[in-house]
Amino acid sequence: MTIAEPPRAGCTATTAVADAKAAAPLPTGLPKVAEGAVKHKVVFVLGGPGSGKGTQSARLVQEFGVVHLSAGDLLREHMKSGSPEGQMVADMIKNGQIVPSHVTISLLQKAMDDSGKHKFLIDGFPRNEENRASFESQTGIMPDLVLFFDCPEEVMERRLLGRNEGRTDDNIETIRKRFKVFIDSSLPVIQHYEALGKVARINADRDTEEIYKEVRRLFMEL
Ligand SMILES: Nc1ncnc2c1ncn2[C@@H]1O[C@H](COP(=O)(O)OP(=O)(O)OP(=O)(O)O)[C@@H](O)[C@H]1O
Ligand SMILES: Nc1ccn([C@H]2C[C@H](O)[C@@H](COP(=O)(O)O)O2)c(=O)n1
Ligand SMILES: [Mg+2]
Repeated sequence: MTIAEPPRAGCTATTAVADAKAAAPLPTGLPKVAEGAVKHKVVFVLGGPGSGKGTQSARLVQEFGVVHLSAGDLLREHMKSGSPEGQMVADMIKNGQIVPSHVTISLLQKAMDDSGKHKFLIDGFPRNEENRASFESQTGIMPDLVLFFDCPEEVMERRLLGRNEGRTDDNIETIRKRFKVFIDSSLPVIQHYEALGKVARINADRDTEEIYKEVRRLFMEL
C-alpha cells in the first residue's frame, strides 16, 4: 500500500462521512477516531535538531503531495497569536524546552482536520513520552512508520548555526539544550517504536539527494 496521494482541493463523500462522524460527540476518554471512520495513515519524522527532518519532508511533499505537519512550525505560528499561551510557547522554544502536549496536539489535530486528508507526515513529534502517550490515547492514531534521521551532533550543530532562518533557538546556547532534550526525552520515544518494529533508521550524515533516495523508497514501500 502507498501513502502517496496527489494534492486535493475539496472534500470527498468518504471524508464528509468521516467528518460528520468525527463531529458527533464521543464518550469522554475514547479516542477521537470513531468506528467506521477513515483510518489515518501517519509517518512520524524524528531525529535530532538539524538532522534534516524538514528538508526530507519537503522533498516528499514535492514528489507525492503528502500533507506535511511540522510540530515546530505549528508552534512557531501559534507564537504569533499574541495570547498568553503563545507567549509561553515562545519562551519555551527559546529555551529549548518541550511545550506541554495538550497545546501541540490540539494544533496537530486541527491541522489534520482542516486538511480534509488522512495521510500525514508528522515532523518533530512526538518529542517525549508525554507527547507520544497523549497523542495515541487522544487521537487513537498509531504511526505506520517512524523515520529516524540519525546524525552526529557536530554535523547537526554546524547545520543549525548555518541555517539562517532567524529562529530564536538557532544559537549555540539553545542548540546545546535541544541536543540534551533530544537525548533525554526524544530518544526513548524512538526506542519505544523500535521495540514495536516501526522504525527505519536513516544515516542522515550524507548528501541530501542520497538520503532522499532511501527515504522515498521507504515511503513507497509503505
Ligand atoms: N543532508 C544535508 N546535508 C547538508 N545540509 C543539510 C542536509 N539536510 C539538511 N541540511 C541543512 O541543515 C539545516 C537543518 O535542516 P532541517 O531544517 O531540515 O533540519 P530539521 O531536522 O528540520 O531541524 P529542526 O529540528 O531544528 O527543525 C538546513 O539549513 C538544511 O538546509
Ligand atoms: N513536539 C514538539 C515539537 C517542537 N517543540 C518545540 C521545541 C523545539 O525545540 C521547537 C522547535 O521544533 P523543531 O522545529 O526543531 O521541530 O519547538 C515542542 O515543544 N514539541
Ligand atoms: Mg524542522
